[in-house]
Amino acid sequence: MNRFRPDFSDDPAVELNGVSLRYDTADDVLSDINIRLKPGSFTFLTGASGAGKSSLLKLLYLALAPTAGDIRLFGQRTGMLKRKQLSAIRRRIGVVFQDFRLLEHLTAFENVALPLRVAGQKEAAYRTEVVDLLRWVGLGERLNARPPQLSGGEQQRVAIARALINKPDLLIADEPTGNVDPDMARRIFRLFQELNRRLDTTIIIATHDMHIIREFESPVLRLQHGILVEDVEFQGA
Ligand SMILES: Nc1ncnc2c1ncn2[C@@H]1O[C@H](COP(=O)(O)OP(=O)(O)OP(=O)(O)O)[C@@H](O)[C@H]1O
Repeated sequence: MNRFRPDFSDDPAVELNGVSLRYDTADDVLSDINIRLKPGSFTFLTGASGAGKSSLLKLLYLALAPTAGDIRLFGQRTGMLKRKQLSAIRRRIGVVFQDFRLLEHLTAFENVALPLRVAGQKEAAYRTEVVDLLRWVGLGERLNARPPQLSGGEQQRVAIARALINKPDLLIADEPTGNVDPDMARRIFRLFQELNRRLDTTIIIATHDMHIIREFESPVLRLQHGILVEDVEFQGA
């Protein structure tokens, strides 16, 4: 018997339907959020401090589960998945944080290689890939430096390389340029843009930086007290 096989190629990479989130407090921190991000899209997420940006991103990288509504990643409804399937989805997601979260006793090379080492790969198999990625972020000369010897912008670029080593389909960045100067911020956003254009990686970045948002002309989601509001001023193509 021929089984019907639906074509999922047009599934959004990220889809949130009626998603709400409440911590152990009385009120919703996120309320009835509806989002669809196409594969290969580049989206900014903005809003005042406390509006719920980090909480929304945590839902997307599966660090939290919604109190109501459903989240689909790559066409799969995450609330229905078993632990193994969730791990497989997590491997398709790269995350970059404002505070880098590098291991201080490891070199730049070792930090980037860590996800592969943990997955049981041998250095001979991944060495070239890790070096190429560190070169791409402009750190080809700093492979053996440890985080305390690197500037904030250099540490963030190591963190970006680490988030990309598994070739994620979705890259989530939470205020990735909050701890670097404006020139470095622009450089980092250009790396994200190049990644999006060259590899079609779906990217969502939370940022307060309106200069960057204006300059990059990508669609903007804006949160206000946990509610998504239209952002006519910054809506790009
Ligand atoms: N673990 C938690 N337990 C209870 N409340 C929380 C928790 N994490 C965040 N909150 C609350 O949820 C709301 C949204 O916080 P969130 O960190 O998502 O906002 P944000 O927009 O990312 O803010 P910022 O720009 O300052 O990082 C805030 O009122 C915050 O105090």
